[in-house]
Amino acid sequence: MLAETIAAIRPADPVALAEARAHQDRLTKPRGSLGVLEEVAVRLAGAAGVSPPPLPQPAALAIFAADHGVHARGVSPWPQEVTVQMVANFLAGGAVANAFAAQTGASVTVVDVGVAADLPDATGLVGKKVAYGTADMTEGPAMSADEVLHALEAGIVVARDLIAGGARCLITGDMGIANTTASAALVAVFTGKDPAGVTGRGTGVDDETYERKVEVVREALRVNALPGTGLPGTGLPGAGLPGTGAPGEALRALAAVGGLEHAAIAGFILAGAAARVPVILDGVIAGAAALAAAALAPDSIDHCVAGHRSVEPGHAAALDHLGLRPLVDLELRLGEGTGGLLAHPMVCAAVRVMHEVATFDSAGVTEKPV
Ligand SMILES: O=C(O)c1ccc[n+]([C@@H]2O[C@H](COP(=O)([O-])O)[C@@H](O)[C@H]2O)c1
Ligand SMILES: Cc1cc2nc[nH]c2cc1C
Repeated sequence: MLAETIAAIRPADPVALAEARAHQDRLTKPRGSLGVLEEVAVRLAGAAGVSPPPLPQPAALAIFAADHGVHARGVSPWPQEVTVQMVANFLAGGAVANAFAAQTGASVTVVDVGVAADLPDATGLVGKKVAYGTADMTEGPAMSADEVLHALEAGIVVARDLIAGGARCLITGDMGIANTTASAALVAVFTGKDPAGVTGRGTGVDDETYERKVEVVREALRVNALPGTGLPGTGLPGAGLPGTGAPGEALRALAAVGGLEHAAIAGFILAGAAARVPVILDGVIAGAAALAAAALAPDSIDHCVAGHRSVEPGHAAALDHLGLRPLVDLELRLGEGTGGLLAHPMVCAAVRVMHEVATFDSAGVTEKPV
């Protein structure tokens, strides 16, 4: 399923990109006056392969929940049970993600891809549990080859189902206590940056815990023989995993220091891209997952929009590496998809301009003399 999804991904269509740019310049506004929003609309045209692109609505948020063995190393101030408790909160409609989703009219799908507890029978939960959390990445790979593939496929299936149900925009969401540590490790591996520059305070750790967190990330890279010199191109063998060269290395890195939700989000991104449905990325967890998706299928990023920039330093590093510009920068550090949800109305507005704004010709407005 992963290979088939990757094979279906096409890069941005150059004709649609050119048509969208030309169309922007005919609309009744000074050229370039919508700034980054013009780029967003053009990007979506390239991704869809048609100009103007379809309106990116209805939107569907998927929150992938999972736990992390590295939590045992004291990298988060919160107990692991908060993951399962927040899953219940999402299902009850009580989280910030639910409020923001209601604001932009997005559906909310909650997916258990690896929570370290059995969830009470709750209506609406999508059960795709691959494992009861990952193993501690400072003792060896966080996931087996099978686990990482199953988690990727879980994300693919969720995206396909949402699209089959009518979604025309996907928004990534995550929940997993300690997942900013795994995110930092992934960002370090894929960007080649030093762990100290890409590790943040997550839910809010004190100085002492922060120092430990950086050391834990270093240890995980060392134990898993991931030198952090950037991927693809580290020359690491993708032992036991399908694919040779860069994709095999990416899968090995994802299995070694990623989380089940990172893998699922990577699959979700790939499946959105394969179906030419735009994906709005949330914070550092999505950024880390997008680095893995990019290593597996570089063209998948043409179908992504960076919803926001989180406070986590690894997020900016990931976005820089991917060449993505975040739309919202409000010092958020919540996750759940909240930053992606806030950006959704902006992405819709950018595309709506292409459909509804009059041209200089049609409105009889005089163009600026050349
Ligand atoms: O999205 C972000 O950039 C982000 C930044 C900091 C924290 N989080 C959320 O907080 C949790 C992880 O934080 P921590 O400190 O336990 O690693 C997890 O549930 C994430 O959704 C998310
Ligand atoms: C309360 C709480 C809510 C969250 N939502 C996403 N990550 C979270 C972490 C905590 C601790």
